[in-house]
Amino acid sequence: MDIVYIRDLRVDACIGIYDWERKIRQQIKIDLEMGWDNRPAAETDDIQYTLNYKESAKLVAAYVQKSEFQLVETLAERVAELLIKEMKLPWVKVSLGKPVAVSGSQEVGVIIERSAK
Ligand SMILES: Nc1nc2c(c(=O)[nH]1)N=C([C@H](O)[C@@H](O)CO)CN2
Repeated sequence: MDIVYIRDLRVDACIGIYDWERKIRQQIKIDLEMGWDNRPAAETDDIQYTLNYKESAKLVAAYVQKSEFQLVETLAERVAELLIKEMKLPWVKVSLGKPVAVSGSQEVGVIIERSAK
């Protein structure tokens, strides 16, 4: 399987378990690896056969921006479900982190891989 990727997509969202986190918006950093067969696009040089990374990024950013989950686990799971359903992906790897959540660290978060059922 080939991969179409998006790295370092930054979106502000309401996320966290603490009271103070419910009152602010924090930056979320998202890396995506999305399974796709790139050969039809390469053979035809036609955007219609691609997994369009611009459309995928817009879809994820719009969703994350409106989300209000407590855990990064929940948000990552929902992003994976959204991409599998809307972009018809066979497989996706979602890395989702909070860059400023834990002092002394560069970033904390989760990495999940999910397949279409
Ligand atoms: N595995 C997780 N651990 C923690 C989470 C989380 O979403 N998943 N969240 C927090 C707090 O919201 C934290 O980010 C505030 O600094 C703590 N641990």
